[in-house]
Amino acid sequence: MATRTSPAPRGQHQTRSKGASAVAGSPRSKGPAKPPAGSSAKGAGRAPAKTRQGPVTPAPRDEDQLALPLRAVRAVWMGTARVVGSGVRTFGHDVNPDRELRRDGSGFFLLLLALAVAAVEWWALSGTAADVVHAAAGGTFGWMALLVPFMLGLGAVRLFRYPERHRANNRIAIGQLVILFAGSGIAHLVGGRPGLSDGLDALWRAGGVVGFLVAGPLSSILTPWPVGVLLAAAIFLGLLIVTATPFRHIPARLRTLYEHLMGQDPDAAAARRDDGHDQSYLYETHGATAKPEPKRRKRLFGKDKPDTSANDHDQHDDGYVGDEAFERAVIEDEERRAREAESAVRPGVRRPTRQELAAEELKRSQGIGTPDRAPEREPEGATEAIDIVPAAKALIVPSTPVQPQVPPTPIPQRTEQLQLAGDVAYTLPPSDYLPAGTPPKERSEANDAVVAALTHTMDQFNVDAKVTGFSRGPTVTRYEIELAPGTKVERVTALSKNISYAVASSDVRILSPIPGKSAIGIEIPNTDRETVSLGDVLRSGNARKTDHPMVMGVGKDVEGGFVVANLAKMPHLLVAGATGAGKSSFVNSMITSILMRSTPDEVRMVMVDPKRVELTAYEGVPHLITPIITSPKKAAEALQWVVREMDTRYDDLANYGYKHIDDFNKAVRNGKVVPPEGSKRVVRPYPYLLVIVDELADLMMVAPRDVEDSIVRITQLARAAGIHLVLATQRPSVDVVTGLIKANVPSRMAFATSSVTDSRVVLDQPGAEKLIGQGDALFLPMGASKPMRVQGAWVTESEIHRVVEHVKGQLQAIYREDVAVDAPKKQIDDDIGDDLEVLLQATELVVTTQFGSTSMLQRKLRVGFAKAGRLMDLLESRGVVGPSEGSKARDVLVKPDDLAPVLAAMRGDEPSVPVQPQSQAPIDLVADDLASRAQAVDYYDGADASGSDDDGESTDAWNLTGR
Ligand SMILES: Nc1ncnc2c1ncn2[C@@H]1O[C@H](COP(=O)(O)OP(=O)(O)OP(=O)(O)O)[C@@H](O)[C@H]1O
Repeated sequence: MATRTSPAPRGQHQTRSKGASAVAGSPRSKGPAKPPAGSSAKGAGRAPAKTRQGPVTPAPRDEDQLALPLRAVRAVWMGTARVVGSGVRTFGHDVNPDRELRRDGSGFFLLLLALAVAAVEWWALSGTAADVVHAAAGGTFGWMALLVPFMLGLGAVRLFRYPERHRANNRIAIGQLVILFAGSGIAHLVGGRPGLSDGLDALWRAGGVVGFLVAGPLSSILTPWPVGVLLAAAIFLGLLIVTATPFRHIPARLRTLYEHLMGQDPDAAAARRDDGHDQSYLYETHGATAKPEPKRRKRLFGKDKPDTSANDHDQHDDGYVGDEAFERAVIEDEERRAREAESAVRPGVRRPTRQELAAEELKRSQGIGTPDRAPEREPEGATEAIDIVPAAKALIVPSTPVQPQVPPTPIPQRTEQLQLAGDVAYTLPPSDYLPAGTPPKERSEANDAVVAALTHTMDQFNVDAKVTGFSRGPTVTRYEIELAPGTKVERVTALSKNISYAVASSDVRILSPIPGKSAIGIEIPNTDRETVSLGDVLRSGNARKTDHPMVMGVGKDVEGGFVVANLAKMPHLLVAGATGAGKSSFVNSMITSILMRSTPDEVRMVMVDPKRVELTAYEGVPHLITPIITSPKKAAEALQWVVREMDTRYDDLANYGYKHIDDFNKAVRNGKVVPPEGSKRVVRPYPYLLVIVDELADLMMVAPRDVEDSIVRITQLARAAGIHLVLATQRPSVDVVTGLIKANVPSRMAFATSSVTDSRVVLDQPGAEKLIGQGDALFLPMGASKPMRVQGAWVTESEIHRVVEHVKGQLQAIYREDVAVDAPKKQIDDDIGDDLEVLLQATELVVTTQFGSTSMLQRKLRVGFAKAGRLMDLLESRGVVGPSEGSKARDVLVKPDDLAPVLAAMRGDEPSVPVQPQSQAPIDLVADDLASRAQAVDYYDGADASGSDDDGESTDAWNLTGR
């Protein structure tokens, strides 16, 4: 059978800085000795057997310095105590506490004391020594001294059997003292209330000195009866403390006791109770790891739902039912899931059934105490299962204290006097539309179990390293491992599979080192994940620091810190991850953040949603400049419109001499931007333009070249123009996220990917394939060298619905019609069909040679007679050659200098009929260009300007109408 080695010694020195002195002198039965004084602090804390830094001289132990007789006495005492202790441990259920934790010496002392008091008080032993004992016990407690041997005996048994259960032992001791004191008080009342002047004998026959002190003052204020009742109540309280029985569980306890006394099968009885009654009392005293079950409340249609506040905000009074965070396809019994989650971190340790717990509880109530379950036979192998060791629990502390949840103080309401809408007062949605989430946990039992598992795994493989702390985030906890001098980092990283095995999770991620720390980080998913509410993120200090309209709530990092990001600084973002990983939820959080923080004249949006369902909730918000685009073809055109819009903005920046749209807007507000003399244009600040594409792959399938061209152009230049792109895709392959797109989209948000290749495409490094989905992400903002792990903020559909209703209730969206239709279309004439390429070659051939012969086309282009004849007809219809003149070659009507526009016309780049003489094209183009740019600029002009503007039509299109 594999022996369980305790990680306690390691745990004891894991936080030397905090508790070294408390454990430094503790006797250790294993290992040779401590390293010599003067060895490094780190080395001093290692388990000596594992240290490979040359021989160490054993340091003298405290007991070694005692005189020989004392050492002999001590040895005899401890030897006897161990023998007695072993005997006591074999009674009932065999228990085997760790040797380092045993307190046999103290237990033996209590046992001898109990025997001495019993000998005097029960068996009336006489003699000088007996008189001393009687004076001490009887004098103190009166005839309640008869109980003292019981109590001391119980204390001794617990010290022998369960020395590590400090809390339970202390509780029982306190309960016993309450009983003893109150009992002495009653004995004092019953014994005639003697005073000190009545002598010790009288006190002995009543409640002793303690009884006198407890009941004396009370009975001088009250009559004896009420005092008696009070003291009886105190005794009852003491009993509850000893048996760890909360008031509400008294009936159940009494029933259990009754069933036991009646000889009923406790397991069957427990099973009966299991059918319908609250079982939480079973967990109450079952070690520190067990928790009472969450209370359940009955819901309509007989469904139970855990009463957690996390779910409360999913359903609002508005009756709009939203979806839930961490939804699972598998509907499981909540309780079973919780049990499994707990046992998941203790592989190999079977969780007790309810019946076993009930039986154990019963035995505990008998005063035997809780027997440790006999350890399951564990497989002899490299990685064993282990139990949580209290020492490890107590000493490893979270290295980053959890950020206190921001109290839901509302963000001061911002009211805007919209310039675009005349005198409409626009208010941002109140912050309580996004309710607070569940309070974050700093540590949980699951964390302690993982610490013990990590410690044990490193022990097993003789890796001289220790867990020095951990930071608990909402999804994962990062455990920090420090190495002893001379230990290679690779020794820990090579253990990744064993660590996965020990903590029963395949999603273990190792960071070596943790950025900014000389420590290795091991990120292990929490079995008890927490949802990060967008409301909490937007109310956090980081979000309040700035009122920039493009700031969005990203989520929480591994240390539990809120992460907010400014989309304008990114300046473009690629969001990628496998299906169901949380991209759409992230995009929803992003859009909701913008709606919560910015007015339509600060931020405008173009939303592309080829999946048709993800963004429909936002249809009609006044921040949109075009209806949500669902057709990939139109989306490609919209991107081209964005390019034109960008050019327009650049023209304004260039004309007025500003480098960034923010500077330009500031100047406009300060009245420093004056339109040229004679222009009726009213210059307005440009809003930021946020273009969100929810599935890039769909666009890339329809028009890869055009989409890539537009994206590259926008991403290269749009930063200064206040235009920002967010591209989401579930197919982060190189044909969707091309090298060119990647090079120009500097910020990345990678949700769980299905392969390491995908992770490399998104982040240029592995890591995303280890994420655990449902909002778990690696965020790599522009300029960062290492990605930051975050749990994305979560916003429910119901919350989105409220925010959108608020926004739409104030302003109507007025869409621009040219966004998705105005792009120049390449029109290839029907009669050319698939022959465009060969027709272009034929034109080039005929015009450059100035020889319009069908047989030449046959020869040079290697086509048949019929095809060459068709090509010649096409050339004639486009005015390149004249009509047929029998067997003679045709006249060529286009000079070689005019070839380019003719080819362009055939390609559909220019209007084909009539063919513009090359020299006139630029003039017309310039005129068109200016007209279209003026339109785009005036789009932002106010309603008041519409009547007087040259381009009244376009101004109206941009107008926002208040409701
Ligand atoms: N930040 C989050 N917090 C909690 N749960 C989340 C979070 N993000 C996603 N989830 C859970 O994961 C589910 C799937 O998320 P989501 O729809 O955003 O994935 P997706 O990557 O957009 O998938 P697809 O590409 O198929 O649309 C959600 O319904 C929700 O239950």
